[in-house]
Amino acid sequence: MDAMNGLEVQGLVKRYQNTLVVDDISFHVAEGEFFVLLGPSGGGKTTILRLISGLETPDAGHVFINQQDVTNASPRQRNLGMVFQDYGIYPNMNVFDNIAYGLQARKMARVEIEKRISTVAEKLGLRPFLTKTAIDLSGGEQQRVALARAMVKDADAYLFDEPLANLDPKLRYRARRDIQALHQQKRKPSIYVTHDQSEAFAMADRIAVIARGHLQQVGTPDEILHHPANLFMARFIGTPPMNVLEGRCIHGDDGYQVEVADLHLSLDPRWNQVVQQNVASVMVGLAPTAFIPEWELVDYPQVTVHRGVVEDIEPLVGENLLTVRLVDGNHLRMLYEDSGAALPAIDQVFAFGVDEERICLFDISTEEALSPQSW
Ligand SMILES: Nc1ncnc2c1ncn2[C@@H]1O[C@H](COP(=O)(O)OP(=O)(O)OP(=O)(O)O)[C@@H](O)[C@H]1O
Repeated sequence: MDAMNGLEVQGLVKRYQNTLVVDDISFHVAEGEFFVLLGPSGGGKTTILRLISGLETPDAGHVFINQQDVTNASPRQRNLGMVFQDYGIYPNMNVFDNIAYGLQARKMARVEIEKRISTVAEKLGLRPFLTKTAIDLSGGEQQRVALARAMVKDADAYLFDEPLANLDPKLRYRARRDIQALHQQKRKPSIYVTHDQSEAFAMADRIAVIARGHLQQVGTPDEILHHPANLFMARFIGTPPMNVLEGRCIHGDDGYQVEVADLHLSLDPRWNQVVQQNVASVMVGLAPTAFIPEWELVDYPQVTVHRGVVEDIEPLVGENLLTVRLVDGNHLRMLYEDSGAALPAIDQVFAFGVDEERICLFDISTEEALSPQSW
């Protein structure tokens, strides 16, 4: 297959001993695109970055940078800017020399090195630290040194492996802005590894979710959140993630419905073909934000009213998370903005509506999402 400009991986496979850690991963990151690898710990994200950077060699597959096959090139030959979690800083060197290291290795003229470091030190607030020994810096300062080192290079692509993991929340916010500024300035492909969904959603142009060595889904944050490709995605994305319950498709008076416990949810006619082709049982995904609370039902006279019993109420920042028990013992978690309306009491019967436009259906055996017809 032809490779495209930017950064591309095709069919990457990596085994450690007999364990398959990266299983046939392919994606393309365009020039200027900020691409996030998101997934649970141990899923293979770091290994993918190490294969791209040349720190590991794949058992199969290829890495292309601007259409060049660099699969067997050394890390230095790949001309990448890298910021990793442990920063890779030389503890006994001063900050200036740490930043200059890669440039000196490339035999850049001293005046040019000084000019670049002066600019980047100004931008990242590192000027007062340039002559300090790296080991004497705080974690946040060391992180900025690592970022500065990536910034002074004219790399063909930038790789970030959980660079904010060791920072406190306030520093993390600032470092996130610094990384975005670096990306905006360079307009190269950037790949950013994190297991933090809020970080991924705040930063990404597109997100690739990696779990158990597999690429589960690639898409914009919106696609990932609203159109999960499979049950793994439905159960993984969002805080809290979607409610996933088994349902039964039946044909009612007004077209198809899906029954979940005692809820009868009407399916838009766009689902007809899919439902006709599939067996009666499906898995149903309902986002915690897809419910209309009791206190708003008066505004939606058309909406069917369902009932459950409130089992738990968890106040969050500006929101409340209600856990509602259905007759069959299953639960729905519902997220409501804190509107000032009086919340129900525990054990009270709670009336709610469902935004039926937002129903997701999944094949019970393949666990893949079923797609309604788009017309
Ligand atoms: N050098 C190695 N030798 C053996 N197994 C390894 C090696 N490096 C990684 N692994 C294993 O490969 C799997 C994937 O690890 P990897 O670090 O790529 O995951 P990750 O998604 O980046 O996780 P985290 O977010 O925790 O860093 C893990 O099970 C890990 O234990």
